Amino acid sequence: MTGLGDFFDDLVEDIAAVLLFTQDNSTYGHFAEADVSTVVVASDNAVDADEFVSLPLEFTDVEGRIRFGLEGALDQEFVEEGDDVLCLTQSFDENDLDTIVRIRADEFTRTGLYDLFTNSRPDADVVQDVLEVAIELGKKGQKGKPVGALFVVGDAGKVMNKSRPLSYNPFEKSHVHVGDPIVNVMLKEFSRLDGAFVISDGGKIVSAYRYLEPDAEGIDIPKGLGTRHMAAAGTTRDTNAIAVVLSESDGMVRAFKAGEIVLELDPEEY
Ligand SMILES: Nc1ncnc2c1ncn2[C@@H]1O[C@H](COP(=O)(O)OP(=O)(O)OP(=O)(O)O)[C@@H](O)[C@H]1O
Ligand SMILES: [Mn+2]
Repeated sequence: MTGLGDFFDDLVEDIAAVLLFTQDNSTYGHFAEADVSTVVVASDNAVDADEFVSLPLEFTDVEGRIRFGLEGALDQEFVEEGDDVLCLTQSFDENDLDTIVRIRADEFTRTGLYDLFTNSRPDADVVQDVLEVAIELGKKGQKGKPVGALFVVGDAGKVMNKSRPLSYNPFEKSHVHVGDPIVNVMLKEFSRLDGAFVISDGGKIVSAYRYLEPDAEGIDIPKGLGTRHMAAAGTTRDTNAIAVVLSESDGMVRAFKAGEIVLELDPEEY
């Protein structure tokens, strides 16, 4: 015995739920039998849990992952604002539940990240595909040089109305979708040139080379971000689109919704 029993008893005392960041069946089995509600947070609901939060990205930072899981659990009303929750997740080895965090559900200010995927106009998997393209582009750049890119996703008709072409549209008569294997190559190629990609709710690439013309009035984004980020913020405020921006200058990927930055990640960490 370690004599640490009381300490660990306190850690689990009065928790309202366990957030389990794994799809491992035998681990889930233990928790399903215990007298506490268990929310599975994972990319798939392989264990067929009643309470499940779909994790659309591999969050490399534990805090971001927990935050996402909590926002999802709150949104689906598996937990309530004042609840204490125990999170079991991985820090050092992606296959090992090596980390226990006890946290109050409202301890974080909501980032809107969960909302970006689940309550947005475009399909969640489309948002996910676009983020992946941006991350990949950010990692590799174009022929070793950093590139920037701007993807506007969803509400494409309105976005097209609030923008104009900078050049011929290579996607004019095509039917390509983000997530198609060939698309990564095409998007990389076209991202060398100016303007934004416009993508439909369902993931069809509607246009490249669009110059966005939102109303710049009242847009409040961090200093140091330039016109590409301004255009992303403005367009997502004026339409129901979301936007994903890869910055050429600082290499970060940022997602915008309703005029605000809701996600900021470093492609090098993915
Ligand atoms: N309104 C717009 N619509 C579409 N694309 C735009 C718009 N404004 C800027 N861009 C694109 O962004 C590119 C970079 O512009 P700028 O440097 O001002 O943006 P930024 O926010 O600083 O982005 P980065 O961090 O990548 O430099 C431009 O060359 C252009 O291709
Ligand atoms: Mn710039």
